[in-house]
Amino acid sequence: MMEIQKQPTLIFMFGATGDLARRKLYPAFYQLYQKNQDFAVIGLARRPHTHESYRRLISDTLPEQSGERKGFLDRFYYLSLDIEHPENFGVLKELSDRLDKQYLLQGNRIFYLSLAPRFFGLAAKNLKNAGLTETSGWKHLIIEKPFGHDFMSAEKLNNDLLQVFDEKEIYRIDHYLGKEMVQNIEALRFANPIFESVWNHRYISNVQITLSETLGVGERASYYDQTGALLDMVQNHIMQMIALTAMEPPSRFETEEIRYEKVKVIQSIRPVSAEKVSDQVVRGQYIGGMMSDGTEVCAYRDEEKIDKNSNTETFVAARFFIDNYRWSGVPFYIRTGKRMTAKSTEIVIQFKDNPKNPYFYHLNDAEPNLLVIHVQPDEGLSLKLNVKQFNETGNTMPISMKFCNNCANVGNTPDAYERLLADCLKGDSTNFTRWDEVAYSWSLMDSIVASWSEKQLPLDRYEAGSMGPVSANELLAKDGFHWWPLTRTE
Ligand SMILES: NC(=O)C1=CN([C@@H]2O[C@H](COP(=O)(O)OP(=O)(O)OC[C@H]3O[C@@H](n4cnc5c(N)ncnc54)[C@H](OP(=O)(O)O)[C@@H]3O)[C@@H](O)[C@H]2O)C=CC1
Ligand SMILES: O=C1O[C@H](COP(=O)(O)O)[C@@H](O)[C@H](O)[C@H]1O
Repeated sequence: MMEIQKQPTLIFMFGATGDLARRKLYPAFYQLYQKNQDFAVIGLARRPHTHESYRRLISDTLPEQSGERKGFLDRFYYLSLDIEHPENFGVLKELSDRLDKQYLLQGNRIFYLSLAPRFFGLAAKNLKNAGLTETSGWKHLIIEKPFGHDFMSAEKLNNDLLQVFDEKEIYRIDHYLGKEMVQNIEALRFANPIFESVWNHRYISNVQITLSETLGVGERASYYDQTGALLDMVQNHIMQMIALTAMEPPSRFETEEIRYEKVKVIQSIRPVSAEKVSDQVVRGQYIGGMMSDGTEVCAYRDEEKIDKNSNTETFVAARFFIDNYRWSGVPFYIRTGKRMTAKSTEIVIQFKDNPKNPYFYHLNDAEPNLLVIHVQPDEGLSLKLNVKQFNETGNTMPISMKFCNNCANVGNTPDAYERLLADCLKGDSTNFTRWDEVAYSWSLMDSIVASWSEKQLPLDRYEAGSMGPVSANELLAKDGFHWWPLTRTE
């Protein structure tokens, strides 16, 4: 059961009519309301709405089978406001003061900026100038990704926000940090000595992280075409997953201690030089093909609103090294892309083989032990081991021990946004990213982007419905490894 701490709060929902708010945030608010979280929301965007029409918009985003909605919807208010017109913020102040009193919200405020990042700094400044950030309670700022487009822009954005909010008040969302099995990495490692004792270069040969998607770019074409897979997925989600997989045990399980250990990992990832880039990174873009459900889909360049000559990568694979004692020489392979075979996120830990032994030659074909952390769609673990073949004295055969959190009747896992909102409401920023994590991650991305453009790294084609370009296989093959096929826990 997710822990809920009742903190009456007024939520300023910027981008209230947008895709993210409708698909993810309102359903998450509803779940929190069902768990007695106490809040009122002011929806903010330019287009006109009455409170009633806004409530209808929200109602349409809720699952059909959801129960009583009126009490929930009545807590939503709407104000048409253009971020670029500061004079509107005065009206917002009046409305928020009124709701604060009406719902006894104790001056606690969340400003959720579900907006294009170019508005983040301006929104913060206008909130401050209108006196909205002076409050008798606490104030938290939630910002969406992308947090800049390179280190310089991220730093400028951060400085703009720091004019108004303290670092401790800024909640940078990375929704992968709200996923059950991403949160489980720490428990798996630090509550199980059988793993932690072998969690290093002596026993692990390589780590493989896959975030594959079947969807194309959908309605976010213009954003995606300027961003690409590296900055959309690697800069944030994949860096966070590497950090949690590779970090040292924190001295205490407290927010800053955990973040400090994550920073050390990201900081230790070797930058990708122009000389090494073609050896370490693969860029791909999908051409037309058939998805596993039989649907024919077009090439990326033929997608609506995508430039016919676009060179944006829709797939990226890379081999990273973490330059510290624990991970010396262990490659971390990552890959992510749109229009791949399956929607799946998993981390595979491949353990080293036993030394080959002439006296036990029949054991020499044993497959590597694999520990797989299944993040989605299944939420669970599997452990591949070797056992003697049944009723034979000779060879071994691989077996898999599996645990699935969401397959059986363990209960519905809360959505990532629900968890993260609940954390922000109770003031726990552990599963949000601190500025230095973001900064080091951008520096690494900058090294890749600069090396790409210096060496004109080719864009390899892959068929929609495949697992990416062949060159992504070669990335591992030259080290004597291969990508392990995606697996399910059922
Ligand atoms: N959608 C997704 O799946 C994800 C989105 N994100 C991030 O979340 C943020 C929002 O994304 P998304 O919802 O997709 O974007 P949308 O384009 O769908 O929505 C943008 C919102 O901003 C409002 N808006 C635009 N201009 C102004 C303005 N000048 N003043 C006030 N409001 C304005 C729009 O309303 P109106 O036009 O009425 O003003 C709309 O509500 C972005 O940072 C995005 O990168 C992150 C991860 C996933
Ligand atoms: O941040 C993003 O994530 C989604 C994938 O999220 P998931 O929870 O469905 O795995 C991706 O589609 C999007 O391009 C990216 O911006």
